[in-house]
Amino acid sequence: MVEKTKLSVNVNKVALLRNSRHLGIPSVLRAASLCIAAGAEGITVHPRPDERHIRRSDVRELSALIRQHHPHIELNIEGNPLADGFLDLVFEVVPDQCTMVPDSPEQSTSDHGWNVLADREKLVPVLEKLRAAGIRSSLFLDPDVTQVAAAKEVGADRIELYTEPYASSYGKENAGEILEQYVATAKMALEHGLGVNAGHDLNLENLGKFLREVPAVLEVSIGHALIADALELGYATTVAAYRKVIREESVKTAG
Ligand SMILES: CC(=O)[C@@H](O)[C@H](O)COP(=O)(O)O
Ligand SMILES: NCC(=O)COP(=O)(O)O
Repeated sequence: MVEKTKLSVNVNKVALLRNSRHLGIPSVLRAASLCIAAGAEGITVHPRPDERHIRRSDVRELSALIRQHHPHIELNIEGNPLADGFLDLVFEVVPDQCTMVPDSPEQSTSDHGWNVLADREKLVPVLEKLRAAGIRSSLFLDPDVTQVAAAKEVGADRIELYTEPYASSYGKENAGEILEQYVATAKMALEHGLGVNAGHDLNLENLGKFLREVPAVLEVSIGHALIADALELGYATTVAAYRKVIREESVKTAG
C-alpha cells in the first residue's frame, strides 16, 4: 500500500505578516493550531539568520505547542546548518525532521539544492549529529540524479526535491521534460533507500499532477501559496482543499 503523502504547512509567511507590526497578529501559533485541526500532519518553519519571518522564539513556542497538544504532528525545521545558531536551535528543540538547505543569509528565498559532493565534508558531521539526536534528516536537492548516491553516502535519511522548476514550467511546453527529471530523481532515491519529500512553490493547481507522476512522495511542505489561499478561504477550508488533492492523487497512485 502506498504511504499517503503527508502535508506539512510552512508558516513562514504568517510570521512575515506578523513582523510588519508590533501587535503579535496574525499569530503563528494560532495558524499552526488551525492548520493542524484541519488535518495538516506537520508544521514546517525556516528560521533564517535575519529572522525576517520565523524567529527562534517561534520555533520554541511551536515545539512546545506540538509536544504538549499535538504529539502526533511532525515539526520540520529547515535551514542552512552552517548558519550561526541554526544547529544550536535544532538540538535545543529536537524536531522530528531537519531539512538542510544551502541558502546564504542574503538569499530572498531558497533557490537551489546542495552540491553534495562539494559540501560532503560539511554535511557528514552534521548528519551524524542529527542521527545521534534521533532527528530525521532531509537534504534539499535539485531534481538531479547525479546527487542522489552522494546524499545516501553522506548519511541523509531523505531528500527534499526543490520543486520551483516544476512549478514554473507547469502548463508550459517543457513541463514534461522537467517533470521527468523529478520522476528519475525520486526513483533513484527510492533505489538508494532514501525517502522523498518535496517543496517550494507547490500550490492547489500544480500539486495533483506532481503527486500523480512522482513516485512515493512522503511529505510535501507547502507555505507561500497555501497561506495566500488561506487569506481568501481561511486555514480550515484551505488545508482541507490541499488534503483532498493529496488524498485523491494517493488513491490514483495506489491504483
Ligand atoms: C526550502 C524551501 O524551499 C522553503 O521551505 C523555504 O523555507 C522558503 O523560504 P521563504 O519562506 O523564506 O521564502
Ligand atoms: N520546503 C518547502 C516549504 O517548506 C515551503 O515552500 P513554499 O511553499 O513557501 O514555496
